[in-house]
Amino acid sequence: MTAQILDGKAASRQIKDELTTRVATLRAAGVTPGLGTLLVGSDPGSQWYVAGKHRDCAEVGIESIREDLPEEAAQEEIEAAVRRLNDDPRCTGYIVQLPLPKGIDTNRVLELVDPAKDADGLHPTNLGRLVLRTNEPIESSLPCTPAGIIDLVERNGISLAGKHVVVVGRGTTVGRSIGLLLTRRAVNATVTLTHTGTTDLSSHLRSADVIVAAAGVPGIVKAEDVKAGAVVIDVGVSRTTDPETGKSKVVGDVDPAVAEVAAWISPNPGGVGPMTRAMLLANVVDTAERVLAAR
Ligand SMILES: Nc1nc(=O)c2c([nH]1)NC[C@@H]1CN(c3ccc(C(=O)N[C@@H](CCC(=O)O)C(=O)O)cc3)C=[N+]21
Repeated sequence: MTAQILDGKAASRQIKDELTTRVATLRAAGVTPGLGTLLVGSDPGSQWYVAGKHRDCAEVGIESIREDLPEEAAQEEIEAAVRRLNDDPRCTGYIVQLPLPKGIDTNRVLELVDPAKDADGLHPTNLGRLVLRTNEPIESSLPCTPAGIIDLVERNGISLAGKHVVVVGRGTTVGRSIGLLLTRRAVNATVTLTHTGTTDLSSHLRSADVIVAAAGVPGIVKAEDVKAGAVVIDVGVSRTTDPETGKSKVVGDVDPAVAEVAAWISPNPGGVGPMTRAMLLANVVDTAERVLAAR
């Protein structure tokens, strides 16, 4: 038996359809959602991600606002661009594309973002709300990748309540923040957070009902460490050159043989990536709905 697919592309299409309706309602009420992006430098990967976000926006009727700065931009210029986005009423939510160039104090930049416009859900105020509000709605953006993972699982009819979720990786955008979402009363999972300092990762993985692999280490989750019937989410994005075609391709954290043991697996690409993008759009629509409600 091979695992069923958690199809992020199909789910993101559904979410975008739902958002298209909400955007039309907002526009009719006089509020147009607008996503801002701040991109510094010319890294082709980052350029590609940002372009993709604006394509997604066009699909659902969200307006796009871009701030593009050269690689050499000084800290002050980047901070000035953040202030412009904070002050621009057309921009209801925005992201600072990461990573920023070397020598830039990223945390200082991120802390300048107006928490009400934080579309990534990574501002300290919004992460703090996630810590403080266990039982009630957050009323600010959720981190996109964690929110997308939970939505992808639940949309496929899998309940996380009472399940043991083992997270591999302690990065800010996924590993550290997903536990805060998973342990909210509305989701009710039990979480183990593992990382490079963990002794005997295998024994943790073997007890997992759900594995979230977000270490950025290709193949760190192997078939022999996965319980039969587990749900496995592959968040890893490493790049390698395909020896056959010579082209660059994405490799995840999950060994392909895991598909023979797990009950459900998220493909990569086609799993978590599209969900992350859909959640960004959802955050922007949410911010615009709060703008309307505050009128
Ligand atoms: N402030 C900020 N917010 C982010 O959300 C953010 C960021 N910075 N920096 C970079 C990472 C990376 N990231 C991805 C989003 C979608 C796909 C995605 O849709 N991937 C497709 C295709 C991948 C491919 O084939 O190259 C897929 O998984 O199917 C991938 C990666 C968001 N990031």
